[in-house]
Amino acid sequence: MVLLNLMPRTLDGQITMEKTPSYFVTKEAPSRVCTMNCQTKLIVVVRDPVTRAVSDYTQTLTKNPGLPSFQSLALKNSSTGLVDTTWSAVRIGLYAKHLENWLQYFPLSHFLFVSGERLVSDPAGEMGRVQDFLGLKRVISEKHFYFNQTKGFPCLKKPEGSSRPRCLGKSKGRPHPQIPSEVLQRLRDFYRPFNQRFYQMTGQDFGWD
Ligand SMILES: Nc1ncnc2c1ncn2[C@@H]1O[C@H](COP(=O)(O)OS(=O)(=O)O)[C@@H](OP(=O)(O)O)[C@H]1O
Repeated sequence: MVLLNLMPRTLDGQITMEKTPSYFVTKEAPSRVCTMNCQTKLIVVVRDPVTRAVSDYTQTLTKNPGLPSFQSLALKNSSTGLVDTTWSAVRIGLYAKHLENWLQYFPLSHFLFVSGERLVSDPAGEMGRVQDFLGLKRVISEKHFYFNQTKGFPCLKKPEGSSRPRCLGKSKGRPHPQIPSEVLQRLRDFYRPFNQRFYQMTGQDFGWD
């Protein structure tokens, strides 16, 4: 978190942005960010916690191909179906719990929750919300994106300083391994009350259930 103290000075007319996925789930982060600047605006991208857990597992699997199966890590015991909340891939998806911690320091109005699903199905729409939230003119719009059939994701038609289209790298949008449907169902059931609480807290229904 030393990085926060090394943030560049922000001049009039500038916005300084910093992105670290682990802030949202780090207990000490809200108090530290507030100590630095309690007016900070916070953008959180959230996706279905079940898909998120599989995505997280897929990422670890590429670094460590000898990893045990998803189900053996996600469930404490396959016969009882008890979910292992100590596994970070599961714990990170408990969005309501993490948000509760942040709300002790920041009001809800400081947050923008971006839907990870809509970022794929309607990138311009979600980016419109981001620009409005930051008080920026809507510069990024539909015309900046196209859907790349090979990648299976939206890509930028022409990023700044380049004349060629640009998709995100190979590590974004990887195929996920097949997980037994009963394991996914168990996780869906497990997350449902936490998702409902998260919808209530944010006033947004992300449609994961
Ligand atoms: N346009 C576009 N192109 C490619 N991928 C996209 C895009 N928009 C969203 N996504 C989704 O982003 C997921 C990876 O983001 P992460 O949050 O895991 O990235 S990070 O490592 O935490 O920075 C990645 O997850 P996986 O599909 O599991 O790889 C994608 O589903």
